[in-house]
Amino acid sequence: MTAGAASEDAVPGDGVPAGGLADRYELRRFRASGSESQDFAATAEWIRAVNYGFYEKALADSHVAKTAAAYRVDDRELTGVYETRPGPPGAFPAGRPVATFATFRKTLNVGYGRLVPAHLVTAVTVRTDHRRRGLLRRLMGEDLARAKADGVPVAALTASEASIYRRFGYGVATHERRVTVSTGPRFRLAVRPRGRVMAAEPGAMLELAPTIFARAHRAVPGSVDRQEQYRLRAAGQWERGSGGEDAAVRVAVHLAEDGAPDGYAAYRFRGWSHEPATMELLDLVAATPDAYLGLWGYLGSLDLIDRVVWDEAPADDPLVWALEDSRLVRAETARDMLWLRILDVRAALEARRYAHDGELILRVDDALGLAAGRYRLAVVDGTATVEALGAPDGEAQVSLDIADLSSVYVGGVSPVSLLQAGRIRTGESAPEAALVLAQMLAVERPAHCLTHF
Ligand SMILES: CC(=O)SCCNC(=O)CCNC(=O)[C@H](O)C(C)(C)COP(=O)(O)OP(=O)(O)OC[C@H]1O[C@@H](n2cnc3c(N)ncnc32)[C@H](O)[C@@H]1OP(=O)(O)O
Repeated sequence: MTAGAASEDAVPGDGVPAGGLADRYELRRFRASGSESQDFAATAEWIRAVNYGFYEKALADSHVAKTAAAYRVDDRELTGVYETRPGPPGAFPAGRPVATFATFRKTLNVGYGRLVPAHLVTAVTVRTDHRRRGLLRRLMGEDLARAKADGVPVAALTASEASIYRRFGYGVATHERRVTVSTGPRFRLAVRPRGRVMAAEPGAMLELAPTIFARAHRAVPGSVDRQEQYRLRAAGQWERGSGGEDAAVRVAVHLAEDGAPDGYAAYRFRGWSHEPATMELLDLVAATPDAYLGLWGYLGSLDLIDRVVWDEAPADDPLVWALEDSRLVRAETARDMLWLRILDVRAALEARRYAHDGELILRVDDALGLAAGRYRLAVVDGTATVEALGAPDGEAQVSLDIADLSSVYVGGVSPVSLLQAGRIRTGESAPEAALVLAQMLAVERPAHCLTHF
């Protein structure tokens, strides 16, 4: 669809104040276009609105064009909310949306190498002078209903604030943490990873990064496939602030014993004026434990460097266990990273493989009504059959909100923790049901998502 085409649905006006959303705003959906397209102006204005919504410096035209080109590769659907009446002098142009919302489709690893389609939500902004009028609620409600109608089992996002998305049924499924790793002579691994590390030309990452990521994506539960910007960043072609070249980027590639690349690290030096001497890890993707530890062994032994910092380290990090001195890793408290929102309980649960057989009746509440109900989850030989039992009243062994079912879905959050937090309730006849669910949902390695979107 293009801007201004048949998708110009007025936002429905039920439940809004008199003279509210329907009169004041118009909603348009369109596919991102590159600068070569005659529809580019709508995409460019939309990108500028996102930039404004996140309080960033206004973008140069070249940055807008590059962002649009990357969005085009991702095939993003952009939704904009526009004022229906022209503003007074000094207002932004009528073509600049007051609210933005983008989606694209990728896959999510739900454990044991299984990939399911996921509806990714991103770039959600409402302009400062249009906030708290219900625009996000309207955009999210419509979007989730459309994704469900399309048959996508799960939606996902990464959040700017942890207080916004639970009300829409999203739950935290993976965590990450910022680590500072002291390097130099004290940095010694207790194990010897197989394979070797090669310093590589950053430009090679345009091809290598997606290939290596595809392998890692299949290996790690909770992983979400990546958007175009990642390979450009690893190749030094997308500096975060400017969107331009990043001449500071360096790259190391891990080669397995057979010579196949199975991991990479992209990093940059903070400069000699910065003490202690710091290497900033931009990205570390590893398809195997040997690649992960091999790359850390390389980073930990860089001469003249005192420490490596990484914002996106796994919450359960093998490096800590592999070091002779685990205190070399100083970590901040884990932050929420991937948020999931199951849209279709049966499709989502049947897509998974299970670590233990068993049978449970689940009662799922859902304020948006998309996935509410009672369900029988029966697992035989690791394969689930899910039967919908109707409305969410009546007996259940586990009762939980759709946000909590989404949290435990890829095995990165334990139902036992949510039971202790009072989020999950178990039936009187089955007090151990949260533990049974935890055993069923266990995955082959700690869940982690390395893709911010
Ligand atoms: C996936 C992503 O892109 S994450 C990025 C989110 N965007 C940002 O952080 C940019 C800055 N913030 C904004 O642009 C806006 O404030 C938004 C998008 C967060 C909210 O948009 P609004 O149109 O103001 O939200 P809306 O009025 O529809 O509120 C919906 C509900 O969320 C609540 N809410 C909205 N913003 C927040 C917040 N920052 N913290 C907690 N609750 C919030 C509202 O109180 C309301 O609650 P209720 O309906 O349950 O009573």
